[in-house]
Amino acid sequence: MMLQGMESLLIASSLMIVGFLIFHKIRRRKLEKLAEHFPGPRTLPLFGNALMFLGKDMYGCFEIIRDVARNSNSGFRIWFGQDLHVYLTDPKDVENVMTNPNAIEKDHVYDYFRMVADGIFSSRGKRWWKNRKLVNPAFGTKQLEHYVATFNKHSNIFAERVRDHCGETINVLNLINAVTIDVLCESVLGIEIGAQSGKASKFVQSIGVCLDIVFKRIFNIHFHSDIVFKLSPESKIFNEHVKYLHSFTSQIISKAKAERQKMKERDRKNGELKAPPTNFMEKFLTIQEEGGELTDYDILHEVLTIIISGFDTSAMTASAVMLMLAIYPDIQEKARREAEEILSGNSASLEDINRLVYLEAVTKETLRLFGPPLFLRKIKGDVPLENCTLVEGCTTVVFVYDIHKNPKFWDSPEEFMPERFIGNSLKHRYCYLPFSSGPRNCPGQRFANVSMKLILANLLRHYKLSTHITDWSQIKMKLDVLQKPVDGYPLKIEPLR
Ligand code: HEM
Repeated sequence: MMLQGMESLLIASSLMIVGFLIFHKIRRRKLEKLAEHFPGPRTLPLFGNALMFLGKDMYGCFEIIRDVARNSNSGFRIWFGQDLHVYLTDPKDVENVMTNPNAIEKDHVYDYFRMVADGIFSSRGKRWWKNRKLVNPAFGTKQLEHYVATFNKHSNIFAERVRDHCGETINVLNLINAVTIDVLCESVLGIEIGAQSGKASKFVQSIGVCLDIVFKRIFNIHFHSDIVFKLSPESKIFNEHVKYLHSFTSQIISKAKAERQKMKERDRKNGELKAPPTNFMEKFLTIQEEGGELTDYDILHEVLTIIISGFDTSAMTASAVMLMLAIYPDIQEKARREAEEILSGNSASLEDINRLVYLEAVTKETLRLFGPPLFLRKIKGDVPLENCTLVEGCTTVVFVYDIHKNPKFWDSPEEFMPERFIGNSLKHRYCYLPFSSGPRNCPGQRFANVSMKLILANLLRHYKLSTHITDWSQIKMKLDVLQKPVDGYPLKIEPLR
């Protein structure tokens, strides 16, 4: 009787294993057939092309991908072990992907980010749809008006703080990081973290440590295994900092909730109108109070997601704009004249900032050259392209780097020409993608544009920027959330008068 039971168990497990192998083989065959449509480097059994990246840093990895791209006309493929990555470089294909519901999910590497902040940047399925819809209004014009006071305050502090560094050559990212995190912490959580006044903040430090480790996991294939990561010293450090970020943010939310409760009781007595939400957290608490489906867990993770998604991206972009202005003094002078004409005193309105159209064009052109190098989507079902169909299980990589420099879509793509963004329309809707596109695009685009423009315009009104770099093509870029200069953003800042 017992032997019979064992036998059935053995047969059942063998059938399951055979079933799994057949399923795996069919899936693999489909991926192989798809891969045949794309050129790519020679593969090795099991490893695919992964060994090419072994021991390479972020500059080396980027160089390899760029080399493969150089040898292909429209798209290419790279096998990371058993994972097929299809790189797209044709805006028509990108449009097909970005508008297809089977390509809405992020790749599994975003899960490492999810451990820090399980918000819309990395979440999936129904939870992403629900939260994205609820979170979107916090980025709208009405809310943006409330954040402008915060942008003014911190950009003025920045313009003062720069004075201490006049005459020295500095990596301006260090200064920009502080103003960016001050702006984000106040606009998102309503707190003054004081990074610009030199206050050491464990919250800011923890964000930095967590992001470094997340990136290490993404770009080191052996760290993709949870077991290998858990055994590494980084895992303990990561967990400690994640725990701190969650408990710090959760305390702020609890305090705000208690204060709102008190305020509501007082308002009820006095019959006063409720104050409108002035930061993202208050906006989410209002949505929750009005019956929107945002749990306390959602609010904690969405606010952290917004701070983290906005931090490096905005700081690197503002630093890159400053570097480009330093390299091209004529463009700097034109942007300065515009800033002097439009801004006066210490308090700009949203309308004033919107009128800085030349500075906006400079920022757009900088993002064409320094923007995100690529972004990844996991394919969940058939996605037809121009010449073939992406199938479930592959990862598609929108290779923005290549699209932003393709002479088919950009006149003199290697030249820095902000004017191309004034009064001209794009040659294809999907040939310019610094903020991605489609339903999963960047909701913080306007927040970033407005806050960065004010910081830059205030700086230009008081200082002159210079650098030893004479052409942007001398800058060596490495892979990061955006393309990041290997040697930082070296600048000399001097007072105008
Ligand atoms: C110049 C600055 C910025 C750039 C270039 C940028 C770029 C991007 C890109 C390319 C994506 C899509 C990423 C992907 O699909 O893998 C994205 C998503 C996102 N960004 Fe930004 N971003 C910037 C600033 C900001 C700011 C300031 C915030 C918040 C205040 C923000 C919040 C987000 C969020 C929450 C997502 C996830 C959206 C989703 O998946 O539904 N970003 N950003």
